[in-house]
Amino acid sequence: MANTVIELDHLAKEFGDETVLKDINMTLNQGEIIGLIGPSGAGKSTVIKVTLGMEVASGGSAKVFDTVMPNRELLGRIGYMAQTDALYDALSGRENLKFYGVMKGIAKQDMAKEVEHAAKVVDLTGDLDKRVAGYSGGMKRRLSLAIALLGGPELLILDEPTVGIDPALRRQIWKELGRIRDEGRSILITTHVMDEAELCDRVALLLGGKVMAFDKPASLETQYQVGTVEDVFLKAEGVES
Ligand SMILES: Nc1ncnc2c1ncn2[C@@H]1O[C@H](COP(=O)(O)OP(=O)(O)OP(=O)(O)O)[C@@H](O)[C@H]1O
Repeated sequence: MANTVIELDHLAKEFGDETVLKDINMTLNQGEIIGLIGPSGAGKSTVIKVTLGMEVASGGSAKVFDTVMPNRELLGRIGYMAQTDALYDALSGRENLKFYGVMKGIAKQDMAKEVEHAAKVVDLTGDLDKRVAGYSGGMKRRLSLAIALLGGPELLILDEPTVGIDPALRRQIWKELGRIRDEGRSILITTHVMDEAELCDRVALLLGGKVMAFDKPASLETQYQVGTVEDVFLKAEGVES
């Protein structure tokens, strides 16, 4: 039996009178990439925030590494990339990476290698010494992703990591995500790009506060009798394609 890295059990979340998550049941196993898809406002970021303990669940539970969240110590084992970049504009890309590297407890002697590797994956090597204030939106996303990758965390939680990133680099990033998965590390990723959903081991479709479908892309396509995850998404939403 595979090791369970994330276990969401009857998870619910309300904001005031708005029920965003009604009943979320989902698991992420070790060495697996799970894609979380759903229309804008479906609650994908909320699932991530409750999983990380940044928001308190209204019902049910979120366990990471068999521990009920929130749990501060576990955060060191998780690389998180939020939807909004949390970068220091006045510092260079390299200084941002080093700052977060220190926060993650990366040893001094490993820092340069870690920074170099993470920057290479997102193609920022040549821009590392420029101030982040001068970065484009896409470059900031890439730097945020590099920060999440630092230190080789066992679990990566990435909220729309490839927004504003061109197709060639997106392919390179997915190659790296595949390599990370093949090393036995685990990834939870949200995306609006359906081509990326096809690259996940399993896809969870979030709709109406529930996980409407959760399976391998090919199995979902068979169940919904369509040819792509995009068509699964449209059919589940009740849109005629
Ligand atoms: N802190 C908050 N306070 C009040 N409402 C919130 C809060 N965070 C999220 N919401 C609401 O929860 C709903 C789901 O938001 P969420 O950001 O999780 O959706 P999403 O699926 O990630 O959307 P997108 O694809 O557009 O990023 C939205 O209606 C949003 O307004």
